[in-house]
Amino acid sequence: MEEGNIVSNQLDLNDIRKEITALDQSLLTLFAKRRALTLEVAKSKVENVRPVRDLQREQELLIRLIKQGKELGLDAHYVTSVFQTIIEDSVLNQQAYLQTLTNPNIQVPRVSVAFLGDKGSYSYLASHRYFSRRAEEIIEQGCQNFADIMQLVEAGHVDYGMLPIENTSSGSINEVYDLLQHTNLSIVGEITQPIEHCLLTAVNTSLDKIDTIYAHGQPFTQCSNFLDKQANIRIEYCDSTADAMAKVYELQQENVAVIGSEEGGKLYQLHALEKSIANQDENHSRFILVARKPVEVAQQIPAKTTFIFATGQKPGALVECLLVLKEKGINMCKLESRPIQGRPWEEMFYIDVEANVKHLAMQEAITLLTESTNFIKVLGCYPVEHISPASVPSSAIATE
Ligand SMILES: O=C(O)C(=O)C[C@]1(C(=O)O)C=C[C@@H](O)C=C1
Repeated sequence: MEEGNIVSNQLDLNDIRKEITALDQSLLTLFAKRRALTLEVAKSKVENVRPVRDLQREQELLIRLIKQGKELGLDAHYVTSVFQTIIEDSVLNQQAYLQTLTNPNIQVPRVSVAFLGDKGSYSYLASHRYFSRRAEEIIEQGCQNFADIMQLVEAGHVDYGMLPIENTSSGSINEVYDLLQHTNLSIVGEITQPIEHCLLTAVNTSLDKIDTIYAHGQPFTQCSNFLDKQANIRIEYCDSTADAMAKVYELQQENVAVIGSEEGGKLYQLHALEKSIANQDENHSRFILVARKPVEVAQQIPAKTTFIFATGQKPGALVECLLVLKEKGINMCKLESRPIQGRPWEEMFYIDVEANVKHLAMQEAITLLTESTNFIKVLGCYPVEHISPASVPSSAIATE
């Protein structure tokens, strides 16, 4: 009797799952249809020279969907997060399309990319995410350090180099900034990758059995609070997260673990023993993509320009430069300084601004800055990849 019940329940479950599978398939078809329509929108925006982003349209769309969702019993946060993801994809896809129109030479099906570490490193994941909309095939070139990545691109052995430049928890990556001072490569893109550190193991085990943790220096810094709480743990530094994962996979021991992403760990058959172990819940790394030739950014896309300059030791020299940006109405989104090798106490300043280098205000600013600095160089102008979702008024979210 009981067995019969189990069989009939399982049949029900199978039937329900079949229905879910069919629904998921329909959803995918609809997502693809929506994506195709947004490309049509992008084409019309090229003709009418309108910006890709229309925050008012996004807000109206979200408010309407939240209302309709509530009528169907779907909560506002769920609807908002699903459609914000859909809109983000739509914007990034339109941007990628406009970039290929503006730079016909970069539209190639195969690209080669150098990045830190091997399969599974955060740089590997960032490279794959970046090119998922832009290329059909990626030829991967894992490297042991940032200098090797630059050299491979400079020498023409690979098309691109993916480099982490800053992290929301551990700050700027000085080594990359220093390499940018001495290269002729251009920054042609950026991508922000969520960093979701987990403690990964190769075999089933428990936290109290772990006595050795393998990881790259950056994840260690970013997970210091979690690590401080673990008594008697030996830390083994590795050149990259991927190296650390490969090591733990090779060992197949219950006393060793590695800090890395769950997604990357899957490539080494590792599973998460502890999730979200970073000091900050919101942990993101921004990566830059470098290439031998600069790109042009389509007018319809928000652009960022990165440049470096040195002022010498004149009092107020930096303020003078920043006032130029203010005067031209250019928003600075990052300012970093690094020592100049061989010139003690002199600094190289790195600035990111929200502006297209082709625009008149930016050209005028560069002319003025050239007059008031000892050295200035534009490192690149590239599309802003971080899509902040349109805000939804709390009244739309609130449940009556
Ligand atoms: O309607 C547009 O203008 C679109 O580009 C489409 C879309 C969307 O995916 O819904 C995407 C970006 C805009 O910010 C607004 C809406």
